[in-house]
Amino acid sequence: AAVLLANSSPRTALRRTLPRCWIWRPPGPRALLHCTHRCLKKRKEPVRPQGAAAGSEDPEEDEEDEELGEEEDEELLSPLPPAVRPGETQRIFVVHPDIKWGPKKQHLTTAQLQLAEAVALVNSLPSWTVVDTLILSTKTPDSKFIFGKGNFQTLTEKVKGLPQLTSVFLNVERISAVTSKELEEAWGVKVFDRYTVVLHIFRYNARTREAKLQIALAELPLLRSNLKNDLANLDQQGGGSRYIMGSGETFIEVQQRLLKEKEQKIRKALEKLKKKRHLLRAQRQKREFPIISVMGYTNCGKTTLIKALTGDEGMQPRDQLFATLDVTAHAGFLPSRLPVIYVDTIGFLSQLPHNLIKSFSATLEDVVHSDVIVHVRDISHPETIPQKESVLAVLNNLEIPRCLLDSIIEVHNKVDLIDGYEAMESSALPISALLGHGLDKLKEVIENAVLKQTGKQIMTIKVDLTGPQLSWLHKEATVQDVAVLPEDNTANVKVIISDAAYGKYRKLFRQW
Ligand SMILES: Nc1nc2c(ncn2[C@@H]2O[C@H](COP(=O)(O)OP(=O)(O)OP(=O)(O)O)[C@@H](O)[C@H]2O)c(=O)[nH]1
Ligand SMILES: [Mg+2]
Repeated sequence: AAVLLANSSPRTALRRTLPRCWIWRPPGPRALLHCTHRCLKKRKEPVRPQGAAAGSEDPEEDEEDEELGEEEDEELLSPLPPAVRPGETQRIFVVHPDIKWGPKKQHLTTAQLQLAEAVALVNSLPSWTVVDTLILSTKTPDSKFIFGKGNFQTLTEKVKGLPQLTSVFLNVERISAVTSKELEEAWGVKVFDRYTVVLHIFRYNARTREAKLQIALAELPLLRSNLKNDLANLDQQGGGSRYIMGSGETFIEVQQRLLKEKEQKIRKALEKLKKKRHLLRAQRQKREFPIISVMGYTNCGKTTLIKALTGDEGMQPRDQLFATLDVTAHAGFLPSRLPVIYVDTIGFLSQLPHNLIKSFSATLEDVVHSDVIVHVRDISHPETIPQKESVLAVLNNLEIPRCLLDSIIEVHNKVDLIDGYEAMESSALPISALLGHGLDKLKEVIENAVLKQTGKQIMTIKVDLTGPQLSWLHKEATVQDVAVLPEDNTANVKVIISDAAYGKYRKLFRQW
């Protein structure tokens, strides 16, 4: 049992006891203890080797208002939970429960296609391989073991018969911590659901601080349910509800409080980043660069398309689910030389757990403020129709203004993969982002939409070259062409100008 220290503040007492907790703790989320240790350590204090004396500083001094620096990031983003360690090889058996009826039955797709997506998710991670797959029907997806008795027996035999298996991926949105523990005990291997697999991919692909913080936030429910599981374990051993002397809190209460504190810190850090993003957006809007958000199901070709439209060589499209996790902006020009910003966004996935969507909707917030949305579809994908449905469902939940939703430009990408492609929907634009087909037409359509949405127009204005008009137009509008008429020192200037700027121009230079 933990050695408890009297006469010290609760946090100090806990910190001193923690190294011993490593020894007696039952198997479970050890990482949570890691979290405890880190959260309790004083911010500027070096990480203490296990078992070393903790010193006498009072960690209560931790100020809430301190700036979140690199060290704090390290604390918030500490590798939790170690469902699998980064780079650890996983040999996975992918099992798709085919739900026969009820609200969870999928109508727009088939079990084979859903299994194929689950396999693609696993293959997105370099050190994960699929050793076998199985579709198994169930009438009771909400029951303890997900399957009926007979099918569960069949599955268990199959799992036991697969050599060197490290884990089973049950292709359901979420398995409760209790069920997952029982399944792990029955099969002797790790059990993943969509939530954990997608989280792992996110972790693997996250590059920026914001993406990493969002993932840390999305992991908290997982930690909470593990904690519940732990509580059950500890109570069995009579330990969970025992008070840690001097603290007035039980071990579990301390863990819950620490998770809450962690959540608050992450939210605060994200809020700061959000403010920064708002500032950037305000700057972009001040300069009147129209913003075009490129959205769509994961792997449909969003990054490839923006790369083709902007010539931004730094962009890296990959044949992987969730290759892009951050919202990034890229400058490009429309046919009339109007400069615009293309925003690359995180891809969507059907049955993506709500927590994940919620934490990522912050990054999708920018979409609400864009001038035009381009919805890219992988038209060669067998599930292209259900994919469209799930993208539209998420978009509808993002509180996007109606006029923006109504003006979505739908693009059918990867037409090069379809022999004799024939347009399925007349309003959609067929393209191949990879081969550059159909992009001129797309740019034209985007331009028209941008002009309409931003209240701009293309017009030719006759200006006096001896006056300040031309330089004013250069500053306040986009000048496309200047045809000088030397005989009377004037020029015909072709401009893209907003209604407001044109009104100002007329007022200033009395042009009617
Ligand atoms: N054949 C073909 N392949 C394409 C086309 N567009 C994209 N791809 C391929 O599709 C894969 C995914 O492309 P990305 O641009 O990374 O897709 P994404 O939508 O950004 O994906 P996420 O960021 O993961 O959501 C890459 O292997 C691309 O080369 C296309 O027009 N034709
Ligand atoms: Mg991408």
